[in-house]
Amino acid sequence: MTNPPRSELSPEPKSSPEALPLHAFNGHLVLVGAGQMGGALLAGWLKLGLAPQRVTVIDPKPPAAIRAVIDAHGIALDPPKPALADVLVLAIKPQMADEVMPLVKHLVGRTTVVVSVMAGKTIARMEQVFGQDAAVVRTIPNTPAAVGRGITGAAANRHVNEAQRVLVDNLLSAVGRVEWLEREDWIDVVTAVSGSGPAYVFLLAETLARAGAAAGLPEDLAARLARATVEGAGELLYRSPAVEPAVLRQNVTSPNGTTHAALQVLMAADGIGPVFEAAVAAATKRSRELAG
Ligand SMILES: NC(=O)C1=CN([C@@H]2O[C@H](COP(=O)(O)OP(=O)(O)OC[C@H]3O[C@@H](n4cnc5c(N)ncnc54)[C@H](OP(=O)(O)O)[C@@H]3O)[C@@H](O)[C@H]2O)C=CC1
Ligand SMILES: O=C(O)[C@@H]1CCC=N1
Repeated sequence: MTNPPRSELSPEPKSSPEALPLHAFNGHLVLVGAGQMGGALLAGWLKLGLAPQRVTVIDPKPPAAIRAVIDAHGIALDPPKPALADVLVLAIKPQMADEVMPLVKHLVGRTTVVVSVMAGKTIARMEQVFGQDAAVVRTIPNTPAAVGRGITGAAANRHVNEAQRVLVDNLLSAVGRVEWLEREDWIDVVTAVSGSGPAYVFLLAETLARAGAAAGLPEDLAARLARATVEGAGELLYRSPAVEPAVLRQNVTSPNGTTHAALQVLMAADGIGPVFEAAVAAATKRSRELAG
């Protein structure tokens, strides 16, 4: 079979058709926790034009790469008396949430929207800390947000007004796509699929490289082949929005050829399907545990 006809390939699709530049944001965004996820969001927002003077970062020790971004843009880091936030983004580890949320409660006023990216932590828990009438959006983004190619699942409580919802949608869609969820409890599964998902893809690149080396290639060559394959397959998928992944897979699979031989192993009853089901179930369970 052949690849999708060229006319079906989208040459340079935008990461999100709804993505708006963030130059117009004239409020105050406070980012609490500038680690891997918070840093990825910050990098994406700055790229889309968020004015650095609109941002305050609270993090006692951001990783060096993110600290460099903060310093290069002159972003306020741990100021002694930050102003009230219009948007308070919680990107600390869920295990630290109960300790850290009360420390930033004073930055939340009547018009603030609290946006959590923390796995597990429920809207109810955040309402306990920030007030029963606080506007809260619980989200799970993923780290491809750093290059504008993230996907975020988001659920809002009933106190989030339309303007806040649009603002949060703009922030999230600036760094990728956004799926607003009808039910908050879906977020645990969203976490398992797309929040953690990039790790599964990177593991695929690692595992494929190791398998190539085990089959006789020099390690560095196998690593280059595996990496380029994951990059290229992702890009092909991205540029083929009208083509199902299964069709792209079939396009690689010549009748009774090499791919067919490999897929018989991967798609066997004890192949990758049940392994992924178990992995997603384990991550979902862990997300629910982190609620407590
Ligand atoms: N990584 C990912 O792909 C995703 C992560 N998430 C969620 O994002 C959140 C952060 O995860 P991740 O970025 O991976 O974790 P990181 O540990 O990389 O980031 C958390 C950051 O918070 C800092 N921190 C520690 N104490 C405080 C404090 N008192 N005030 C402010 N900041 C503090 C940490 O510093 P230090 O390291 O010194 O403790 C660190 O820089 C988690 O809740 C996670 O569930 C959601 C989706 C995807
Ligand atoms: O591993 C974690 O718990 C976080 C949430 C999703 C991705 N990273």
